[in-house]
Amino acid sequence: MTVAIAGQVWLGGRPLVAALDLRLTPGWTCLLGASGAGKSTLLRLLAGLPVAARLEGTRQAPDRIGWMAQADLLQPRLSVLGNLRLMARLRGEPLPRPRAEALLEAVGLAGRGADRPEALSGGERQRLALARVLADDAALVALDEPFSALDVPTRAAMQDLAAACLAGKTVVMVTHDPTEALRLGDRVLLLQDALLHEIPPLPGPRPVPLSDPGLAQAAAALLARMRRP
Ligand SMILES: Nc1ncnc2c1ncn2[C@@H]1O[C@H](COP(=O)(O)OP(=O)(O)OP(=O)(O)O)[C@@H](O)[C@H]1O
Repeated sequence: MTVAIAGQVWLGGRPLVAALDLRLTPGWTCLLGASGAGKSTLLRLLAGLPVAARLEGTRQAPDRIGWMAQADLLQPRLSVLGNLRLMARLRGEPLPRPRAEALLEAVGLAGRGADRPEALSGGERQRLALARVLADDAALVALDEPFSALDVPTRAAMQDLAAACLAGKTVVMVTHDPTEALRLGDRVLLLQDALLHEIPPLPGPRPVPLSDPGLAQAAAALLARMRRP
């Protein structure tokens, strides 16, 4: 499976991303940048979703792409199980109940299948959104700040869970959080001045433990680079 995007991204007459030549491989690629830099636009272009900008170039990606964002898009009138099985049902390939229940168990929601989304906490809703991505079983998964609305301990737990559940897939995630990018990213990219800059990743397995002595230092250095005038 090839996932690649190359060329220039234009917003009106302004280049949002110039000299783009991105090829994704299995593992996590984390995309950082200032607000308005164009991260979500680039992710949506990769995922084949509508954007205000225009790609002058080429894109190669699979048809089926897992998508998870800050807004979990759960249907309030469906149960947890109903939400999990919705996409498969719409595709006409129903998700067998035992598989759906195994997915709920994998994300720590065993026994919650009959609940309504309103009965879930913010972290639990994102667990369900993650289970929905897993149900799609797409080789490419695009994540747009999926954990940014969560409190810090819940966010760290979701990072660990997502890393475990999405192992082996090609994952591309937009985030504002340098620590998150460095914990999860096999590759870390900073979109700045309309160019993608490669940030050296931390050594060792993913997710990098929060206790890793190099993590805070690398995150501080990355934040300073992101904030430079
Ligand atoms: N629907 C739209 N119509 C016009 N311009 C848009 C639209 N959506 C985004 N833009 C513009 O495109 C540029 C990039 O936006 P994008 O959302 O990709 O940035 P971002 O880096 O993801 O920002 P943030 O971190 O704040 O979400 C911005 O200048 C934004 O104003």
